[in-house]
Amino acid sequence: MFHILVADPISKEGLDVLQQNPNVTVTEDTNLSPDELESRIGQFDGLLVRSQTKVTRPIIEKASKLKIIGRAGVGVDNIDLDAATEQGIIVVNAPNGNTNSAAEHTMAMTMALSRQIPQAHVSLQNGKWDRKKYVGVELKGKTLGIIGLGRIGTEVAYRAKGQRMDVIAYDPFLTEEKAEQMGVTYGTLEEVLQESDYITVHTPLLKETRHMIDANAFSRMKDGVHIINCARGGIIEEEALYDAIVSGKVAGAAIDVLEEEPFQDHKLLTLPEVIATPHLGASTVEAQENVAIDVCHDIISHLTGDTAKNPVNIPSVPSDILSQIEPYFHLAEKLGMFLIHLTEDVPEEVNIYYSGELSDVKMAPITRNAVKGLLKRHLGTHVNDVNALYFADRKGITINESRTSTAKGFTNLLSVEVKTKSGVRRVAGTLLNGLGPRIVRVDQYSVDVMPEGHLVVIHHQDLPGVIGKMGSLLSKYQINIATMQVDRSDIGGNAIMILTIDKYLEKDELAGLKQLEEIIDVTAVDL
Ligand SMILES: NC(=O)C1=CN([C@@H]2O[C@H](COP(=O)(O)OP(=O)(O)OC[C@H]3O[C@@H](n4cnc5c(N)ncnc54)[C@H](O)[C@@H]3O)[C@@H](O)[C@H]2O)C=CC1
Ligand SMILES: O=C(O)C(=O)COP(=O)(O)O
Repeated sequence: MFHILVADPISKEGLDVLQQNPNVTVTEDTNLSPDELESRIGQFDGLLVRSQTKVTRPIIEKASKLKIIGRAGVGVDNIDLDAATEQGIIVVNAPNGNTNSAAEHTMAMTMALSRQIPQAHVSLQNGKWDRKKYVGVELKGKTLGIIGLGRIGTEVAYRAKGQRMDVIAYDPFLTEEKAEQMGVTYGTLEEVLQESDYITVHTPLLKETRHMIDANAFSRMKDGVHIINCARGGIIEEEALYDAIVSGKVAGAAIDVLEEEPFQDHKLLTLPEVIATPHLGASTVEAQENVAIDVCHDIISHLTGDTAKNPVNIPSVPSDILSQIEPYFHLAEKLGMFLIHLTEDVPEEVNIYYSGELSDVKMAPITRNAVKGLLKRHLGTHVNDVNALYFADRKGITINESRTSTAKGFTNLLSVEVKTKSGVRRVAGTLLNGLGPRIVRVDQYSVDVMPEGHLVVIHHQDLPGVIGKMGSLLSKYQINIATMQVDRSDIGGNAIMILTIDKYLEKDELAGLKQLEEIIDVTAVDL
């Protein structure tokens, strides 16, 4: 049974997705203090939040059972992603469901700002009929500068063009070609700052975007510019915005988000040029249903062993590509696990070769599984495909991937090589059509071994009687041999024997096998 804590208000339609699953129990508690969340999180397998709950490192460190954090929305700046990744907790969001609502809210705020609608409304409520004071400005013919032309920025651009505005946009991933297709002027950040009558930000809050609109940025803008922030508090430096409004540089600002939320007492709200909403960009019936359903499906997928569609701390893989590569995840992990048993020294470099049919697949997810297999033996079962590369990096292990088209007689071949200070060990495997994964090479030897169960890898001299002696000794230990594979480098030279046996090989039994005089080395491998 999986226990999921819902810590922020989430649409019922999404919660139904969780509750209809017989293996899931849902606890809704949307009033937990940070301390309460920290003390209770250890009981849960999944945590579902919006932007309100701050999922900090101390909370994540107490989350001993937690496997997934679902964010019913886009921004994950309220979640300590590094801490989640270190703990092997996948973070998923719902990036598409609230795009329209956030774009519509941005336009509503832009228009309300231009026509001072909230101020006029309050004035009316106060018994005034002031038609002179609330003279607005038109949007038509004005230039809207969009910083961050992603999902929401793009939708805002289309809507602004509908208002007959000229749009100039800056985004590090925007090409001149794409801008032209969209009918948007391609600009640098500097050009957007200098040429816009209205500036709206639609970036995530990241180290690079925190305070990207500061006093210096304001000084480069047109006098009388209007500022809109329906993305994240912190992108605009609030003190600088306050000063720019007071000085008259900025004619007005529309704010849906500020650095500290809730923000009912903020100094910016004392300015008549500022209109604000309490982080309502995604607060529509439609958006809340969409994001809740999307994220809840992802939570169920992940907990039941399927792949989540919108992971944030590991790259997402489109479903058609996933169906092509998912069968290799198990093979990759087993190859990693097998190889680490043969590796005595500290791994310094791991090389993963993708051959044959595998030479044109998306490598990263398979690589993560191979690295997970390699690291699990020493770092424990909390290593998973979310944090495997993070741990490899932290241990100073370089991971390289390469493709080769030749697969030496196999349709697909995945080879994993570990370099240590004492040398290189390698193993290769394939997925046999209808028969599943097989280990087909160990160092220079060819074998055919199912990567399952209790294996014994024996390096020995190719001399008559060795196999018999090994068999007799194992029978003395009451150990049944299920399968055996043998290969050699040359007659009378070095050879390998890989046995699948029916039980775990005890330490003294392993020591006994090593005593045989033709034996170079014996390794017990449990997969
Ligand atoms: N107020 C609200 O209720 C809502 C706020 N949001 C916020 O809106 C923001 C954007 O969301 P989406 O459009 O869905 O995200 P997105 O990921 O589709 O777009 C973000 C864009 O920002 C660009 N970007 C990143 N760094 C940049 C930089 N330094 N300068 C310029 N552009 C940069 C990226 O290249 C990307 O194209 C997020 O912060 C999200 O949290 C989203 C939904 C509702
Ligand atoms: O999706 C986002 O990034 C949002 O900011 C919406 O936040 P919310 O879910 O309304 O708390």
